[in-house]
Amino acid sequence: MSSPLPSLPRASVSEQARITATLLTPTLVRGVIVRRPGGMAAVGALDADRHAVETMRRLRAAHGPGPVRTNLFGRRAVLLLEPDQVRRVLEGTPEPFTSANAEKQGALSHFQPHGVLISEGQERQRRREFNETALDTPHRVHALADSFLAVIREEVEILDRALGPDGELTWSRFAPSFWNAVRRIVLGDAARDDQRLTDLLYRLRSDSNWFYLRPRRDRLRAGFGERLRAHLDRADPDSLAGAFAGDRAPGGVDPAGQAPHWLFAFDAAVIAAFRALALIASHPEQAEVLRAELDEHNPAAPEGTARLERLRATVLESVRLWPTTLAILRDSTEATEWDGAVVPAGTAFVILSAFFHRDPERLPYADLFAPEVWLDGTAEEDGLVPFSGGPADCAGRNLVLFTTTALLAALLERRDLRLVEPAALRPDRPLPYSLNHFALRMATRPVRPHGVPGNRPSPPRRRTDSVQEGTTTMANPTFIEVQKALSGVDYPANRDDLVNHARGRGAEDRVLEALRGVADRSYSGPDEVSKAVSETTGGR
Ligand code: HEM
Repeated sequence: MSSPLPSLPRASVSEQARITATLLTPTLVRGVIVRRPGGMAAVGALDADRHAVETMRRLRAAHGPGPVRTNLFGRRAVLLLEPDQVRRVLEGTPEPFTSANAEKQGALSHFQPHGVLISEGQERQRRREFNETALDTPHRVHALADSFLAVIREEVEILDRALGPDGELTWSRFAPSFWNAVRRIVLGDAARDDQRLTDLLYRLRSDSNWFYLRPRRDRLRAGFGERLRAHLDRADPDSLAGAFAGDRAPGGVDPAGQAPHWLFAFDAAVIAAFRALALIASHPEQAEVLRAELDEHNPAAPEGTARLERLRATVLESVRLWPTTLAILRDSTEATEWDGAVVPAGTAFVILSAFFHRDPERLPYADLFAPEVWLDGTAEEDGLVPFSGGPADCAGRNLVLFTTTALLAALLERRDLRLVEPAALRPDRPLPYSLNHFALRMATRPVRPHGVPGNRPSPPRRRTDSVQEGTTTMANPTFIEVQKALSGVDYPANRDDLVNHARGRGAEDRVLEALRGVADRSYSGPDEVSKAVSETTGGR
């Protein structure tokens, strides 16, 4: 008679209770998909992720480094304890470890039932391909980076003006400003003020926090879909939406099925960027190094932004220290073997990001702000996975890092920052495991007095001023229109070069008119031209 197959060590009743109290409950309290301010405050006050990491360390001490069997919302699950196990599961996606895990399907089907993350088989492959093309996944500089950068710098300029001489930067000031940029990047300029679209998505996403427990709200979803479709149909060529207008989508994938994920996922980018800013604002020495990097490269150009390695690493540190994806989940599609033990198909595999990023037994830098680990190969060696890994890793990683780096650069060029809240975030103390982004407060002041031009003044943008005044009619070309018309100019360029280039790109008459109005001299870059255009057309 053959002996039964060995199974993985199993969490005891008391360990299971601790897993529920320190891993599952805080995750539900703060919100799996939409972070709740009250939940974040509670989790932050209790430094809940510290307890989660502690639970994982205890499991390892009790059962050794092999995976441990547990229970996730009433079904069989395995907690991974070693980076090699994480690599195996992520590299083994989608077979035998599918990313279309049951809990994720329950959560995401509320607002992105066709999202790649919960797709399977051929459909997953086509949708992944579509995402990779639209998001320009392999490249640090997206094909539309010129436009994205201009949008970001413009929105930062507006934020800077709104802050005034000594304004305090809070979540309620920072997030709407970044969201204006996000809607323009994803859907085009005309979506900038469509706050309602983001609100509808927010309501659908809030339902996701309840998985299958809350019924799908079809009318709400239809309303969101209609609004989204209108933006996608306009297909602004300088936005992600424009990349696949009409029948240009590869493999017949409907962009309306994928764009909700982009909007949803930018939420994490906004949070990550604000926390990165808090790191900078609380670490003056590191801030100095970052400022030196800004002086060395030109953040007003996409290639310059891409060279801001340390600032990029600061965003990576933000998502290492405080992962926005709390757990990466996979379900096994077949029985898998782990050190001689067999785990049946249909088991959930859980990668608790905070544990792998903040394990003090493995990582000497666990509780420090250590951007260098992203620059010298350490992060890769140590198996840090804020953007997941393997064939279903984050398809927007490069785009996120570009946009957040650009945003931070533009802010640092304009503002000195000092963290006011929370006081616990400081270089001489271990960093907290949980950071409530809603409660961050930073004192700011202009790097130079208002009105005094810096080395790389961001060009003003008249259209946004008129949008703020409640009208969308404009006599003068927008900053984006000018940038678009001048994309690809060889600098230095004089006035005739500029006009001819813009005409060659099919620029509208008012753009040509504006360019004809600038002084006839040699221009060294697009910012200088935009500034000249703005001066001649009376822009502020
Ligand atoms: C700080 C910001 C972000 C972080 C930390 C992040 C992280 C992640 C992680 C961990 C996953 C894997 C999730 C899983 O396997 O369960 C993922 C998937 C994905 N992300 Fe992001 N993400 C961010 C922003 C974005 C943005 C802005 C976009 C698009 C504009 C994007 C596009 C995607 C896509 C398309 C997938 C699905 C990949 C697949 O299933 O093949 N992400 N992201």
